[in-house]
Amino acid sequence: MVVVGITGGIGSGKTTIANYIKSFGIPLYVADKEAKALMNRSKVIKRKLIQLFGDKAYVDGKLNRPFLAKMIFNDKSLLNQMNAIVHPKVASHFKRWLKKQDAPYILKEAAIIFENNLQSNYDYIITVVADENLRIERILDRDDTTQEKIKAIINNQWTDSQKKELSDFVISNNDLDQAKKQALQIHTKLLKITAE
Ligand SMILES: CC(C)(COP(=O)(O)OP(=O)(O)OC[C@H]1O[C@@H](n2cnc3c(N)ncnc32)[C@H](O)[C@@H]1O)[C@@H](O)C(=O)NCCC(=O)NCCS
Ligand SMILES: Nc1ncnc2c1ncn2[C@@H]1O[C@H](COP(=O)(O)OP(=O)(O)OP(=O)(O)O)[C@@H](O)[C@H]1O
Repeated sequence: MVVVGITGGIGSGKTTIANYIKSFGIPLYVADKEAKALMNRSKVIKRKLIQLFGDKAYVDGKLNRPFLAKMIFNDKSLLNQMNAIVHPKVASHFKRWLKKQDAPYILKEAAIIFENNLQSNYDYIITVVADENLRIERILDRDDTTQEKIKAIINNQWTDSQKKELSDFVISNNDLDQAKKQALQIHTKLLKITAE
């Protein structure tokens, strides 16, 4: 099965574009969503996260997202330790999901691919880019957050130009209609490649 990764910085629009490609019948695995679900469901992950962050990691048995965000996005070592607990479980969950799919290719949305040197897990990588000021505006509109918090996250992610260099396809999403056109072209190309 051909695995296509779709990535991009916070607010670039990767979820929006991934859902657009999904609407053509392409199965979509959203790593961030599955990671959060596993962090709420898996007893092993819960125990390890409480070991790492203390009891505040969960409130009434649910992941304490604001607390964790504050901890990890200001401390790279904690971010890496959390990823080391969560990501192997997501990887095995993804493997099981992949076995059940039947399509020309599947799309996996992941916030971090290059940052953790995971490019070799993908056959092709699409990076969604957008101007930083637009990304910040979108997140301020979408979430109850601050410019400062968004910048802390951006500082933990690679820049668009670093990601572009290692990507097979780049979608520029300053304008949604233009981005959708590019996404459709890439989808058509991928169907061609996978049919060969
Ligand atoms: C730390 C958490 C609880 C904060 O939740 P919150 O709702 O405040 O933020 P949100 O999930 O919207 O993430 C904000 C931004 O950070 C990025 N991000 C999320 N997790 C990570 C991570 N582990 N490393 C780097 N960037 C990340 C997201 O893509 C997004 O761009 C949450 O991000 C989380 O559970 N992360 C772990 C899951 C994970 O590893 N996701 C990335 C897998 S690809
Ligand atoms: N071209 C666009 N023009 C205006 N708004 C957009 C555009 N693309 C996406 N958005 C909006 O911006 C917000 C962020 O988009 P989206 O959630 O797809 O980004 P993301 O890269 O997945 O973000 P995150 O990294 O936080 O998960 C959403 O509210 C979305 O509807």
